Amino acid sequence: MPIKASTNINMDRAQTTYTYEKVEEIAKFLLAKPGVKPPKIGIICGTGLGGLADTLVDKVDVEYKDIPSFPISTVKGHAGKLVFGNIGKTPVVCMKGRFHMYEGYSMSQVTLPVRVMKLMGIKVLCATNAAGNLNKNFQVGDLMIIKDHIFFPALGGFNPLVGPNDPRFGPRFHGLSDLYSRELKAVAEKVGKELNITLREGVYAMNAGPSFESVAECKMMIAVGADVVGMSTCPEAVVAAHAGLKVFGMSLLTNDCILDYSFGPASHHEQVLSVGESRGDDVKKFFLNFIKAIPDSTLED
Ligand SMILES: O=P(O)(O)O[C@@H]1C[C@H](O)[C@@H](CO)O1
Ligand code: HPA
Repeated sequence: MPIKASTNINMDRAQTTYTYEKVEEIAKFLLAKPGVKPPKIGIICGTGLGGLADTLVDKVDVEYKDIPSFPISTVKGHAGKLVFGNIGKTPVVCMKGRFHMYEGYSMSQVTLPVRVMKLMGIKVLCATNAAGNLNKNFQVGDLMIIKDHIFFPALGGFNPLVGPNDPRFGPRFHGLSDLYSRELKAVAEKVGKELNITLREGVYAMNAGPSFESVAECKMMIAVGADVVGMSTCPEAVVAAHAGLKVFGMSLLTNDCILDYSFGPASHHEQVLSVGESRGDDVKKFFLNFIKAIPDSTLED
């Protein structure tokens, strides 16, 4: 008897897209929740970095599973909820958990929350992540402002903007030479100095994952100018910039990438979680002060 091919659920998920009307419906659903104020800033919390969301004042939590058409988090270290609240006088929304390409989600699913947050009113997107260190001058535990990125999946055709373009989301063609806001980078540098927190600056490379990089891949990434490597952030940054948002990105260096064959097999996820835990307080302290230092004019239309 011939073997029947089974339905590939991942392939179904990988093709999911959202119309403007659907994104608008989700935004309206969230804005109608009691206690939710239209946020000015969206913050994506990377692996193990969700603690920032717990510090918001006048919090309203909405679980991803309770939001119509929203994906759910499947990765340890990503709680799976939106947390609305205030930092100082600024209403913000934190994603406590993001979606990754390696979970089987389509680029539209990975970036859906950015479009939802845009339609809820954000002007600035802050994306944090855990990343592996490739730069011999950096160390595990360092915080790095992302000054640019290398979006490897997009160079291979997995760009979230591939497909029909609805101009209500942004233009068909969009340049990325000023993707990470220089204005926000300057604010961050000033805040880092005031708090005496050392902030590195560098280039983030995205590997689709979930495999960590081979030794040869790490060497190739260093050769093309990457300082750190992770499995997220680039899709969200591109969709945010396409939508006219100002983007700020920060990596926590949770592990050194393996550049030596004598090292043996390594999977870094447990280390990622423990470094996230041990450096979480500085990440929180930085963002609480950074958000307060963003000028009001940056958050206006
Ligand atoms: O969501 P981020 O980019 O912070 O998560 C990183 C990449 C993988 O999801 C995971 C690997 O440990 O951490
Ligand atoms: N590689 C890719 N993604 C990561 C790493 C890494 O070494 N560490 C945390 N996220």
